[in-house]
Amino acid sequence: QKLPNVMILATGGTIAGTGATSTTTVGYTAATVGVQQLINAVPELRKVANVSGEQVFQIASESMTNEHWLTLGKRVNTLLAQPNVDGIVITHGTDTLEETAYFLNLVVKSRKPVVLVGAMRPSTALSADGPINLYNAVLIAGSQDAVGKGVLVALGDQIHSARDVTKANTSTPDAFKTAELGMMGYVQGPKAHFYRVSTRKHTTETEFDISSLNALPQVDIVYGYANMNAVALNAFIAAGAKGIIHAGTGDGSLAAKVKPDLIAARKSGTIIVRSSRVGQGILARNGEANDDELDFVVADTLNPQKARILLMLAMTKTSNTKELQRMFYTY
Ligand SMILES: NC(=O)C[C@H](N)C(=O)O
Repeated sequence: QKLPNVMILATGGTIAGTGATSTTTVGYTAATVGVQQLINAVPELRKVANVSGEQVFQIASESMTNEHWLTLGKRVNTLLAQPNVDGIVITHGTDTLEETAYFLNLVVKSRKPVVLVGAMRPSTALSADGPINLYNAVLIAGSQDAVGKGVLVALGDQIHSARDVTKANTSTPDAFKTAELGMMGYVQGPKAHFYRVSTRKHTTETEFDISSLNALPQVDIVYGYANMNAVALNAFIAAGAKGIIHAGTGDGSLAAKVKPDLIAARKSGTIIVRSSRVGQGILARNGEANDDELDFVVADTLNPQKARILLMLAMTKTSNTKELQRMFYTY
C-alpha cells in the first residue's frame, strides 16, 4: 500500500520545548527543538506516511503575529498545490493554536488535510504528549476521511474543527475542548474516526485570498468587566484600530460608560463587532444592543480571538456592515 506524503511545518511551541529535568512541566523553554529532531523522536511516523519537515518559525505561540500567519498561509497554499503533497501537519504552541487554525481554515485553498498539533508538556517531560499528538496528526493528515473537512486540530486523541475548538485549561494535557458544539472525532486504532462536521464554510469555499496581501487591517479586542470604562477602546482607536471586537459580558452587553464611545467610534468609521467573553452560545443580534440602528456587527458563536481573525480578513474585502454580518453568519 502506498503511503501518503505528509509535510510537517514546525513553528515552535511547547511541543518543541525543553525543560531542565523530566519533571519540569512549568518554567521550561518553548521552541528549542528543531523539526528534524521532532520527526526523529517518533520513528512510528514512517509506518503511516512519508514525512518530511520544514522549519517555518521557531517561536512560542503567544508571539504569533498577523505577518507570521500570512507567511504560513502562503506557504501552506504553495505546498498543497504540489501533487506530491497529500497533507500538512503544523506543529504549534498551544496558546494561540486555535487562532492560527481558524485563520488557515479561512485562507487555505485546498481540500487536502491541514492538521495543527501542539503539546501541553515539553519534549523532555515524563509522559510528554508531543510524540503521540504528532503521530495522531500525521495519521489524520494522511487520511482520505480528513479530505474536505477544513483545518483540523489534533490533541489528546481527539480531532477538533478549527472554528469551534478552544484552549480551555492552562496546563492539563486535555486542554483543548469543543465544548457544546462537539469535537469531530477520535484517533484510535491507528485510524482517524470522524463523527461530526461543522456546517460553516471553510478553505476552498471561502471568499478570502491572501496571495497578494502583505498586511491585515488592525483589529483589537476590548475586554468587558464590571467597572469597565472606555479608556482601552479609545486608546486602540487612537493607535489606528480599524475594527474593534468588544468581548462583552454575557450576551455581549455594553457597559453604560462604554456604549457612547462605541457609538461614537462607529460614527467615525471604526467597525464594531459585539462578541462575548462567556465562551458558549450565540451572540443575539439586536439583543443587548440595537445593532441595526447602531450599525454594529455581531460575532455569532465565534469567541473574541476568532472574531478578530474573521473581521481582519473580511475587512480586506469590504467595510459594508451588512456584508460583514453575512460573513459572520457564513464562516
Ligand atoms: N503549551 C504551549 O505550547 C504553550 C506555549 N506558551 C506556546 O503556546 O507556545
